[in-house]
Amino acid sequence: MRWEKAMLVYNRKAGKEKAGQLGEAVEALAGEVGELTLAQTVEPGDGEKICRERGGDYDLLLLLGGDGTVHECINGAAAAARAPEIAVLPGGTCNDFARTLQLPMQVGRAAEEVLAGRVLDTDVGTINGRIFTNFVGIGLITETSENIDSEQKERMGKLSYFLSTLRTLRQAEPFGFRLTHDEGVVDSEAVMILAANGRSLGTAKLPFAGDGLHDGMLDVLIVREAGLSLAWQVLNGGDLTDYRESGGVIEYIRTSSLRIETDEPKRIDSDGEVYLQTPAEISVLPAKLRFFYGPEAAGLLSDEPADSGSGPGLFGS
Ligand SMILES: Nc1ncnc2c1ncn2[C@@H]1O[C@H](COP(=O)(O)OP(=O)(O)OP(=O)(O)O)[C@@H](O)[C@H]1O
Repeated sequence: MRWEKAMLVYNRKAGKEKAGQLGEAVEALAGEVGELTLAQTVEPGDGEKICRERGGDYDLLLLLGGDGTVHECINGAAAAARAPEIAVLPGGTCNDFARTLQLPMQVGRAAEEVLAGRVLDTDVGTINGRIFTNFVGIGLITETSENIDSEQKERMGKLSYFLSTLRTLRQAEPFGFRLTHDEGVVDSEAVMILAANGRSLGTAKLPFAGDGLHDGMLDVLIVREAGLSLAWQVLNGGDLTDYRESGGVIEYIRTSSLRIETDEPKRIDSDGEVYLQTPAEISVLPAKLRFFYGPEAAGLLSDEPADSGSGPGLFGS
């Protein structure tokens, strides 16, 4: 028996209706878990409460849901006296953090990866005392998350994220900000600021080097113009090389912490959940929580130091 006690927290409302996910997860894990507790979230906030109050009682915590569920649950689990090992089972719509962990997108297969035991100390971010796994942002990204039409999301899944983005693009107003990072200060206007720990946004791969989860750093994009094709490319993980040279339309900063002040308080998007506002104090908590990874992450387990940004991504060289 690999784990004495495990708890599987699941959000039935996450993602599109996919019958059998819970059964797949239990089936895959039952043989290796002595006592498996199932805890269902009944309303927003439950995942955090369950994980805060009981997470420390388990060796293994399984989170079945999307990025919002993961966001809630890790905020609870990180506060537990002894944080358990955490497995994300992608039952949401975008599942961006599960993508960063390079997990298969089927719940049963992701659960099987837990048995492979690729568990690693992993960076998370902190913003105004809350934890995020994948990203925080202000401006366009917040409007994108808030404009998602839930019916459309239900029907179309990941595509809805981008359709929603296109709708908000036409309304993006620049805001004034001051951003203080490890090596300086930027005083300017932008339509979006994004600080990423993970590597996926709205299912698209972000154009940064490395896996982002073992470098103690955040990758920050300041986007100054909301040209349709430009923002599309940013959010779609496209090739930004041209824009890198384009007179500062997009500025890229790598930093371990940052402070963002804005002219007016701006709402903040944390892992797709919008409930904080600026000013924002943001930093990395290196190797804070232990997460399970997919097969592609095998290289990270070797004796070689983890990739700290020198990989093939656009901004790596
Ligand atoms: N029982 C519940 N009823 C309604 N909402 C819930 C319930 N449990 C959790 N929630 C809320 O559901 C929201 C959406 O969940 P989640 O983000 O996991 O799924 P998703 O939006 O489909 O996936 P993703 O964020 O990966 O696109 C979260 O904000 C969470 O607080």
